Amino acid sequence: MLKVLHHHVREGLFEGIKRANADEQVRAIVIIGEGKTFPCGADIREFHTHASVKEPVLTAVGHTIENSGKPVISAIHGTALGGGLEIALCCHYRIASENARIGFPEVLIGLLPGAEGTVRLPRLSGLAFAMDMIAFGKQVNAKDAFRHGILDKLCNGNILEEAKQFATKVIGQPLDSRRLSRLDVKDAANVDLLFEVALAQVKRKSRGQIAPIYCLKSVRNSVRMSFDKAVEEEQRLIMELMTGYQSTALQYSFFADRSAPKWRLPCGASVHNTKPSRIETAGVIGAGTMGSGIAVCLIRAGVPVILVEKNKKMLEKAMKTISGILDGSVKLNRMTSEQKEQCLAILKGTSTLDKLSNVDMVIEAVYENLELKREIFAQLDKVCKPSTLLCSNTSTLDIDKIASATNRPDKVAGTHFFAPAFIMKLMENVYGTKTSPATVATVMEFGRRLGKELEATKEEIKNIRLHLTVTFCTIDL
Ligand SMILES: CC(C)(COP(=O)(O)OP(=O)(O)OC[C@H]1O[C@@H](n2cnc3c(N)ncnc32)[C@H](O)[C@@H]1OP(=O)(O)O)[C@@H](O)C(=O)NCCC(=O)NCCSC(=O)C[C@@H](O)CCCCCCCCCCCCC(=O)O
Repeated sequence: MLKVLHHHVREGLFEGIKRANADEQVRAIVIIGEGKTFPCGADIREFHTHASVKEPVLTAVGHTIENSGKPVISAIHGTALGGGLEIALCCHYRIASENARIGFPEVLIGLLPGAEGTVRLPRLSGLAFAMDMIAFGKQVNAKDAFRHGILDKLCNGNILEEAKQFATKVIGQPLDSRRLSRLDVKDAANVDLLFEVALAQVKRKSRGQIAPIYCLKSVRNSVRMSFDKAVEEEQRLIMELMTGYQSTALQYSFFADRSAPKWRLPCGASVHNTKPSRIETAGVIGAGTMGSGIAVCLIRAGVPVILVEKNKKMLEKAMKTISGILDGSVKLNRMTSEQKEQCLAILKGTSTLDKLSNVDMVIEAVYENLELKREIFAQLDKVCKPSTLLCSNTSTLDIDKIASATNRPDKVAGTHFFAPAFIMKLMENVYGTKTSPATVATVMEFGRRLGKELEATKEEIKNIRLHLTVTFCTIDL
């Protein structure tokens, strides 16, 4: 685990600063991360637990640092992110290895830098840079950070040694001008203009997301309000975000993205010892909202699709809908007209299952009726080549019961997309008792190709289904 600011790390820092201040022998204090990095933020796993609010909270640690009567220098190597950077901003000086990076990624998990980061950074870097870093979650390298006044020195040798040398030079220097809470915000005169420009950008790039807007508001408050009032408002905003559904989803997604590539089944099969097959062509059964959306996901990823719908009128309508969805992507500059045509060229519609004889995978997306699905799977089993994977988009039905209608239960799995499938990145891969590891590996790999970020877990997933074992996940908000 990377260094995160768990409760015991906060406590250690808090006590350490107090001890150093009480010790007459100590004339300056250096904060440095042990091992590979400076802290990369608050512990996201700790949110919503008692530990996250247990004293000393991050702001209390920050105040102790800033109010220290002895100079405190943060010596940054690796990454100083989120709460880690907020701690650094409370220090009187910041030095960093040339290859270090700093940033406020909170917005990417639906939050804002809620330990006074939105109020301190603009006082150091200026508003424009702070808005850019905070509202877009941008990380910057040490050289850029130095150029924007966030760092006081770049180091290319041993960071601790350089920090100690730096400390000897600043001992005895007045500290008030180094306490960011006492300074004014730079380029404050342009606040309204900068806010409007950044807001327009945020609305375009992070459509529908609340956190980037709150980030901007909070940075704007750093100009419009006193330090203390802006901090109070920042607290209110982060709490609102913290208890909202967007941050819950994004934090779930953060961990899901990281655990998916490490999937492992109870039998010992895992991403490391199971080879996926390549899906070159696919069939989708059912041209309703789900089937059409799934077809869009596949053709956009360059996978030729045969869309099967026995109702010819519905099929015709679906083909038009799909073309319309792609037109929407062209309008939003997410694809060119040429790419749209390429997508449509690999989509074929048909009303009979026998056209699926040669595809590598079928995704069934008819309505939730076990008998109907079993009937379709029994037919597919006869029609499709032996290696074809037969997948169901079911959200509630038992994969084993569907698989038992075939003679290839090892090649049956659930691939549950969420509506609208071409927008939502959440995709669950449900395996039954007989699904083979190779099938799981192939479906996982396929999900990745579709741009679905993945999670692999053998835990039950609350709110989804108790027998879920492998989940591809992320929600595109
Ligand atoms: C740091 C990275 C760039 C490293 O990337 P790399 O690719 O090297 O490694 P991985 O990404 O694979 O990560 C390795 C490992 O570490 C885990 N991990 C990483 N970061 C965190 C983290 N911050 N917390 C927990 N775990 C983390 C990761 O999951 C991997 O674990 P695994 O088991 O899979 O090995 C990269 O990791 C990265 O970008 N990390 C994200 C950094 C980030 O987002 N930082 C910001 C965190 S949020 C923050 O700092 C908030 C602060 O601004 C303010 C806090 C105010 C306090 C608020 C109080 C809360 C009150 C809540 C009450 C709510 C009310 C209620 O009860 O409801």
